[in-house]
Amino acid sequence: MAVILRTEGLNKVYRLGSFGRARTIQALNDVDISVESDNPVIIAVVGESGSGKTTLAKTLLRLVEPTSGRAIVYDKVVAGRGAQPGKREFLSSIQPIFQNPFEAFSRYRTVDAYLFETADRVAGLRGQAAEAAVEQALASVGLEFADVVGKYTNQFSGGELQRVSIARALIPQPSLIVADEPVSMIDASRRMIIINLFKRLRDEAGRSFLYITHDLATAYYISDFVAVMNKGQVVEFGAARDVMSNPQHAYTRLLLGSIPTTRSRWRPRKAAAAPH
Ligand SMILES: Nc1ncnc2c1ncn2[C@@H]1O[C@H](COP(=O)(O)OP(=O)(O)OP(=O)(O)O)[C@@H](O)[C@H]1O
Repeated sequence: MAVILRTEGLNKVYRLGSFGRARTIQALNDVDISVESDNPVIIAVVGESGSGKTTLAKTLLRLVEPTSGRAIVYDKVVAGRGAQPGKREFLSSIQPIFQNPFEAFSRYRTVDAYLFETADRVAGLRGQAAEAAVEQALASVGLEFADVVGKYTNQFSGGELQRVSIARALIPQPSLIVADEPVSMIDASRRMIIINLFKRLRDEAGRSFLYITHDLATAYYISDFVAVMNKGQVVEFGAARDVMSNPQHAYTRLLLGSIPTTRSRWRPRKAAAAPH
């Protein structure tokens, strides 16, 4: 079985202000999660604003250096002490998808330029091999090469552009895709297209996802595992079904209790208890 994701005592302390007025924020506080599986998985990280979700994502993506601890993805230490892979190997195994696809691409460059750049710099593909990889990645998100090539960001809807950014992430054939709030900027009617795409990419292309979200309903719908974060700590972690149907922690019950009543399917069996 592969260690798909493991964090060991992961801490991140941000230091703010200067001498005399310095203060610290513990964005990650001894985060320990572990997922071992033979099959690709979707791991959701849920929690309120400021709970540390993005810091966890950035640490895995090497955009933030952990203060202590380490992270392992597909049996390789990717962050913290002993991090192994070089930049290219790292980027071909872990790829990001960000919240706002319009910020992921410059409006002055055609988006296909980014796709070919990733094919070249990360996957080492040029010429026909690059074109084939780009075409295949676009096809796997339901887009035609001819409909994308030569276009600028303002010629796409948010949902389409997010699919282009997913295609870009797929080109190096990564094992793990870290998706930070990937649907929160997308029209509500289009969100399920992206969510269902993640499921299909897990099942048919063998990609694992770390899906960061405020939205417990979609987290429950697509994920195999759920980590609930509060104030930098993982307060609950386990199989999605167990966490959602039998939450152990008061904070998880509070989060579940805040789902609108029309989503009664996702409510815990017992009435949500307020934390003490
Ligand atoms: N670069 C930074 N410098 C200082 N503090 C930071 C920095 N980035 C994040 N923080 C702080 O770390 C804490 C965790 O932030 P983080 O962005 O990881 O939370 P989050 O759960 O992703 O929130 P949101 O859902 O609003 O994106 C917050 O208190 C935040 O203000």
